[in-house]
Amino acid sequence: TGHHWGYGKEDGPSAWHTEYPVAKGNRQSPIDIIPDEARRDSSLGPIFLKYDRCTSLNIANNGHSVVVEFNDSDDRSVIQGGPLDNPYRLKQFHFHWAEKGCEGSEHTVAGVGYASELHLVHWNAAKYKTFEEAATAPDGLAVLGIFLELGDDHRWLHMITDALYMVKFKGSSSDFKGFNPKCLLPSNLHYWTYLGSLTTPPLHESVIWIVLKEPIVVSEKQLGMFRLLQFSGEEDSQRMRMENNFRPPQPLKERLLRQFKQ
Ligand SMILES: CCc1cc2c(cc1OS(N)(=O)=O)CC[C@@H]1[C@@H]2CC[C@]2(C)[C@@H](O)CC[C@@H]12
Ligand SMILES: [Zn+2]
Repeated sequence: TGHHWGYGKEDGPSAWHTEYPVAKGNRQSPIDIIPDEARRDSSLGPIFLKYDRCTSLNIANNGHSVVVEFNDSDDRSVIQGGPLDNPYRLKQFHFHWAEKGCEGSEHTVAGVGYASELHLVHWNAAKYKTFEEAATAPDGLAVLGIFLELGDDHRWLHMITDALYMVKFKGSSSDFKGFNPKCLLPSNLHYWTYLGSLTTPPLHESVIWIVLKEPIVVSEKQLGMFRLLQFSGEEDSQRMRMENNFRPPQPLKERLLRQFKQ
């Protein structure tokens, strides 16, 4: 059922436009961020992440990435400030990565990619009734992008990598309680922001992107654990290692890229 898209030669990003024409739209993501072209804007303030009362629910393999979902039945965990007119509720987070030794982030900075990219996904519950509805609205979603660069072990990422064996195959999920993504944030929240889209089909142009300038550091060993995951289901005849699940940068077109702080 539905269209089958992926990250391979035949079904990958360069083919998505056939089923999803918006792939060639005017506010597609990711983009190549050119710091010198990012405009300062006095109306842009700091962002605030109010995650203290967040409630993680489960970790799952959706066949495209590994996703940790949160209870979004009230405003217990929100992002606010910055380019946002009201608080957006934390819904889930997931990652994008490559194969060993390659750059797997979606956004690039002056043409250079990072090893991986974490997306913390929030939705505008003040304006829309459901996440699905918000995902089709121009101001429906706010995704906080955080770059991962290779270095020492990240002291808290093991809480996620230790759970990956439970969601090896597409369609698997497992309880994942008590995880607060605050532990995955870098020391400062200076950011770039622009209007964009989902980076996977259906590529809805519904995302206010907030990309942090400072990466977090994880080890090659930790990142390698993500490659134990499979795109394929347990019953599928051929095994497909989950890697290179990133879309390359798309044209900026007429968009303005803004920044908060140096
Ligand atoms: C922003 C995070 C997000 C949300 C969604 C997708 C992909 C996403 O990752 S990303 N990399 O941040 O763009 C693809 C599937 C989409 C979903 C948003 C909600 C839907 C559009 C559902 O209504 C049906 C398919 C869903
Ligand atoms: Zn993503």
